[in-house]
Amino acid sequence: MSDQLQTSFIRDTDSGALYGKPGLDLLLVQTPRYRAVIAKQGAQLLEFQAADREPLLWLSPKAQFEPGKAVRGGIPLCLPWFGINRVDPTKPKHGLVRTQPWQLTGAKELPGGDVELVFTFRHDGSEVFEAPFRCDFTMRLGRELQLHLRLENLAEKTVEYSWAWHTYFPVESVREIEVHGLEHTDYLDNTRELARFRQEGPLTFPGEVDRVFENAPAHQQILTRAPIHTHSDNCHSVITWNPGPELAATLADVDDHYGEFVCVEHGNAFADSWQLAPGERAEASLLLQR
Ligand SMILES: O=P(O)(O)OC[C@H]1O[C@@H](O)[C@H](O)[C@@H](O)[C@@H]1O
Repeated sequence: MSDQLQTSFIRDTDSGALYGKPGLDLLLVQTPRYRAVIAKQGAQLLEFQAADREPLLWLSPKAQFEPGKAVRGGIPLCLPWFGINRVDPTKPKHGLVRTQPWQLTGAKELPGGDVELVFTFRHDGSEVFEAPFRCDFTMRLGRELQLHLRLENLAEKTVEYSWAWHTYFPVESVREIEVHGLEHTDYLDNTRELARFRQEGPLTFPGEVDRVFENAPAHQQILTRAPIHTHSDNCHSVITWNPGPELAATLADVDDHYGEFVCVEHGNAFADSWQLAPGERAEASLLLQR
C-alpha cells in the first residue's frame, strides 16, 4: 500500500498473523462500525462484519492461503470467464483474476464514516486469455457492503467476458435455509449437464445444488437466523451452489464444513455474458446486507 493511501483504519497484515497460515498478504480494515479483511490476491474480501450484526461472509476454517490458489470463502471474483472455460476446459476454472495480485488504487473515508476502497487489475493479454482488459473493483464498507465493478475491454476486437462475484454466505445449516427471489425463473442445472429446468418455489439445499439462473431477478433473500439480502444492478445471472456432503468430502478446503455456507453469486455469465466492443466499458453493482 502506498503511503498516500495509508489511512488510520487500514492495516497491512498477512494470513499468518490473522489465521496462523502464512502465504497471502491481507488488508485489515477496522473502524468502530465494521471490520473487513481483504486479500490483495484477487481483491478478495474474506471477512466483513458490521458492528452489532452477524458476519456477512463465510470463510472456510479449512481455507488455504497459497499464492496462485483461490481462497475458499468470502467473495472471490471470477472473471474473465465464469466456471469451466467453454473453449478450452483445461484452463483454470473461474478465470484468472481471483488468483492474481491486484493494486489498491484508492482509499478514502466518506462523510458518515463509510470507507471506499478501489482495487485495479490490468491484464495485458496472454496465452490463457488473449484479450487485454482492465477491471476497477470498488468496495464501499459501512453498515452494508456495496460492490461495484467496471470492466474495460482493451482489445481491438469485440470480446466475450463472463464473470461473477462468487459470494459465500454463512448459514446455520444449509439443509434448513431457503433462498427467495428466484421463483418462476429458469435455470441450467450444472449437476445435470446444464439441462434447463424451472425453479417454482423457494430454493432449498437438500444435497448438491449447482444452478445457473439467467435473466434473474435483482433481489434475493437468504432465510437463515439473521436473513441476508442481496440487491444487484446490471447483474443478470445468479448462480447458487453448495457441494453437499459427497462432493465436499473431495474438497480439502470444505470437507465437513459444507453445511455452514451457501453461495448465491451475482454476475453476467452464460447467455448474460458481456460482449464488449473495442474500448467499451461495462459496469455492475451489488449491495449486501444482513
Ligand atoms: O472450487 P471452485 O473452483 O472455487 O468452484 C466452486 C464452484 O463454483 C460454483 O460457482 C460453480 O457453479 C461450481 O460448479 C463450482 O464447483
